[in-house]
Amino acid sequence: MSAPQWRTSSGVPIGAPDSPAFANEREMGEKKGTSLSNVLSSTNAKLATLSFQPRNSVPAKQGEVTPTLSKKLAEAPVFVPRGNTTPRATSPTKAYEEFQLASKFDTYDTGSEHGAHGYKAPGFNSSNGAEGMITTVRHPLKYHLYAPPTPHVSNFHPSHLASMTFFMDPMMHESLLRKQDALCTTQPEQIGEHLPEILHLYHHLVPLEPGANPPSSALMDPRFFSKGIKHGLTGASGDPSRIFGHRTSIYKATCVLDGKSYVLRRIENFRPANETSIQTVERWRKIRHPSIVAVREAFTSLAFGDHSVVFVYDYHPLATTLYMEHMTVKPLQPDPRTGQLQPASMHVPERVLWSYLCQLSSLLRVIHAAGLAARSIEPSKVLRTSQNRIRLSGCAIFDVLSYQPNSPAESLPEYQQEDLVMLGKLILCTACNNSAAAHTVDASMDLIRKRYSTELADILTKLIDTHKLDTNERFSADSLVVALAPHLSDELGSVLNHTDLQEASMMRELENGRLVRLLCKLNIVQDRPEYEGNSQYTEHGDQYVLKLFRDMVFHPVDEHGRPVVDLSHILLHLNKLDAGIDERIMLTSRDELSCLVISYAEIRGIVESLYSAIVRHN
Ligand SMILES: Nc1ncnc2c1ncn2[C@@H]1O[C@H](COP(=O)(O)OP(=O)(O)OP(=O)(O)O)[C@@H](O)[C@H]1O
Repeated sequence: MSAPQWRTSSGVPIGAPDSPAFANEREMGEKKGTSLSNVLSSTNAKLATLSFQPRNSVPAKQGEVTPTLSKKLAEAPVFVPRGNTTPRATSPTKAYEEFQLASKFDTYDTGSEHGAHGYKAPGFNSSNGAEGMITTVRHPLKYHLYAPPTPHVSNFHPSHLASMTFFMDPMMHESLLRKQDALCTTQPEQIGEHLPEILHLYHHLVPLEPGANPPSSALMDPRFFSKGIKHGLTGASGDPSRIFGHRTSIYKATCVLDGKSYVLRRIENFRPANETSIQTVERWRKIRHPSIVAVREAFTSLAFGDHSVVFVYDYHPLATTLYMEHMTVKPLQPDPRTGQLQPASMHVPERVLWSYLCQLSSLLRVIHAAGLAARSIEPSKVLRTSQNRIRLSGCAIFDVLSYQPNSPAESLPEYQQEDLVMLGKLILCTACNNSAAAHTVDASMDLIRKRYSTELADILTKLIDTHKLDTNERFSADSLVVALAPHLSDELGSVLNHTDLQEASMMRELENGRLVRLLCKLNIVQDRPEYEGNSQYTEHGDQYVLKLFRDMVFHPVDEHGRPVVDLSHILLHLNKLDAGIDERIMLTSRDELSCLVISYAEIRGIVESLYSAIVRHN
């Protein structure tokens, strides 16, 4: 038998007969008006309504309550396709599996009591064979229809899972948006601050710390942007840096070569004694580690009207510092449950301290192995770029500032040992929430012993009091990493968990991308200006089908005609359309006088054919 031509009323083929969308029909035998497309091809008359037999001869059961069915719709005739009374051949096991799958995922299943629209059609009776056939056919969900969370990230609390089902975690979403905003922020009109328009390869300089004007709020972590606080900086604006001893300024800028944002740290009024000192930065450029703010380059400049040295680092939007996070009093925070403002807790959990120690000690291991010393392990120079994620900034500056062409080889081990002492002091200050805690080590250690484990206190004592120990007893970066092995293993576990979560988030966003493409197509083919006022297109044929589908998906109303906004309803139908499954749905006109039964596969065929027709003519 020759295959029938599948065309819509507008004459556009809606899908090759051998396309997957029609595979199911072929399995079922002859196509005797079983699909809307078949009906449409036979006549140009008003859509499917002419090709379907009304079945309102079967009265609704007395007293049957249909919660979302309006009176008008209850009176509307129900149409079922002719000849579609043979159940799909399927093995009992398969049917059971399908049922399991469908009942697990498909909350809007057409076989559910209320059908595709959430109401039960008159005459519907799941036990009355052919009559209930349209609404009782259950379709297996195809693997690409949904992307449920992968099992290893499914063990979260139900309240977490609910919000994670469709989209990226809202907190992560907000944080990423803020970071994007910070990346795009450029300099507003500033009074009294004259920055060069272009500095070496960088343009659009934006100060990251208050100068003549406060930095833009988009560049600050919102927790620290509050009236009356000095944004968590260690010194007053204009004072020499406490760490580097020179006045410094810090800017975000865009590179002309790659368009990316970088941080420029300018050492004001400083002229390197030796031109070759700048070249020491080359050795830092080679250090690649997740816990360092990568050093890109350094150059001298007269663009600010003085002799300045500028160091270029990677920009981490909305980075805070350990000083800001743990050593300054933060503004009142809203309680996530009650929304009431309350003081933020300053206590740093021990797990976080071990994490900081692990991150920085593994960085020191790499830096020391490269024959360098960090020398900038200070609360204001350790950036916190996301939850408990820290990176050391300000590297390479001391190598230029205190460059000595013939520096004795023994000064490097000293500096490296000093790095470990500074690391111990950093953790001590963080645990005590006080940047001056390192000046009163004994009192601070007493506090640590009260609040934290003996193991942590012992390691900190060994790091800070290193000069009291014999050389062979002292920690080196390598031996410190060995001593931290159990905590590094914990750290590895949480990093792997975090990676799994990120991957799950990415998968959800992948799903969103798929639906965005489908929505684009739907919007391209619907309500085209060329069809405006032409009822042949808008009230009949393909466009009419899409119009009804759109109403069903986006404009559902309750029994009182009030709009119902249900995102999962929209996502469910769009996913089914995208997958082009054979499941049928009933579409109803707004006046509720006509309805038609059509499969997602057929609607998808219509969208595809209309879309390719437009693209062809383009
Ligand atoms: N690489 C970076 N990416 C993003 N923001 C950064 C980066 N480096 C520094 N910052 C931001 O710039 C702010 C100012 O840094 P800076 O090192 O000048 O701090 P400070 O407290 O003023 O230190 P100092 O006493 O040395 O001047 C920091 O609070 C931090 O939020």
